[in-house]
Amino acid sequence: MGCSVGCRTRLNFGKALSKVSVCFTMVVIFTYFFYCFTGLCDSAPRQMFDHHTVNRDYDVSDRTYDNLRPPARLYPHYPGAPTLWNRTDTSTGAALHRADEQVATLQWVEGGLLPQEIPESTKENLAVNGIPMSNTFESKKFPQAIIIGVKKGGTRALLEFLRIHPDVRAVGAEPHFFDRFYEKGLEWYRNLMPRTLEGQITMEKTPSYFVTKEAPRRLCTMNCHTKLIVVVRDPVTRAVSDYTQTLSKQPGLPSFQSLALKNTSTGLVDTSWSAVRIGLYAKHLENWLQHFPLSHFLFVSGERLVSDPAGEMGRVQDFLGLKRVVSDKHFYFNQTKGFPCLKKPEGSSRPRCLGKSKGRPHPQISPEVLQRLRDFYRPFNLRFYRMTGQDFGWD
Ligand SMILES: Nc1ncnc2c1ncn2[C@@H]1O[C@H](COP(=O)(O)OS(=O)(=O)O)[C@@H](OP(=O)(O)O)[C@H]1O
Repeated sequence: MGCSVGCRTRLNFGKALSKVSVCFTMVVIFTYFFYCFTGLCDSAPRQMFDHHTVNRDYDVSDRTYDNLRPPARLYPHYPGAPTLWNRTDTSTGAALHRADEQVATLQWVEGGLLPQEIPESTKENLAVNGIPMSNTFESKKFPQAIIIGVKKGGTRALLEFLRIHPDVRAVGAEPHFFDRFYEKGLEWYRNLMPRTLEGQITMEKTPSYFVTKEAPRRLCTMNCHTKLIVVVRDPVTRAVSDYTQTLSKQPGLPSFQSLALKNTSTGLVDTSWSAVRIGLYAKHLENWLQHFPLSHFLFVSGERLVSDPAGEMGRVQDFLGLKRVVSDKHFYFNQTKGFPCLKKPEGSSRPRCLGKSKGRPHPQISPEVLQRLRDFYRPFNLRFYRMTGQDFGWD
């Protein structure tokens, strides 16, 4: 009653103020949710070792990497195969699985699409129930298992075979973090990783880690419990394979013989040549064993990965604590390629053999030079067999 003009003005002003503050609060809340739903919250700084954070970048194959081979997501359909999807959120898992397949279709061919070239429409399809993937239960974690070597051992084949497994997610390109880009920091490294659901294993492969002096100490600094996989191959064929790769990039390269031997008459092997040095597996392993116990390693035979991929994959899955999902039903021997390839999963027309740079024909090397190298490697091989408790049968 008797409220004066001044009093009414104050009342109106008070009401307007409360409306403004309600509006302001709404705007703040709306902005927050908008940011989160578009994944922008992820750019907020977070703890280095937080294994449960999310990031909006999809699978990374940065152009700065040496190996620009894009990741191939090869998920065949396993009728009724129990996977982690069942253990978490089935609908989310299935949708992510489908999204991965779409990206796979785009990324499979060597030198094909890079992540930044994925069409927007496909990126949108990565959303689950209308919510972008970054808002699901996925997060980027440090790898729990790494294929650390060896160069030309068959590391790409192993990684691609492992990626069939629904509980494995791997970065496609080689990150080279523990040898070349260590100064970029652990957070940079973690950001390269694909998102994983709880229980999925994050993996990467960089074969040069095995021969990098500082790699074991650095890797242990990240996580001393990391599982380490080394694909080893007869060091003589490995050296020829290494040479073949360099030759393909530098056609004027001197002959294998002139690089492998210091002097043709003495037949002394040139250990300063990296193609030779990488094959001294026992020496490199010694360095790793100063930081990791032998039980953390799995040595995969590069030869058996070709002759019996399913058998070797069984060992790998056991070592990683995975259900044996990848089996002989996933492989066939491609006569033209001369290597095992992956069977075409339903609904995909993509070939499943590795690219042209894998399984290249080797140049002819004189049998005397090969024998000289065989003799040279023998004691190192024997020492390696003793250290690992495995005879790889290279002699
Ligand atoms: N399934 C299948 N398909 C094609 N190639 C296969 C396969 N399994 C193993 N390999 C062998 O892998 C060798 C290349 O090894 P990497 O992948 O470790 O090479 S790299 O270090 O990443 O460059 C490659 O060496 P080269 O034969 O000398 O090209 C192959 O022998």
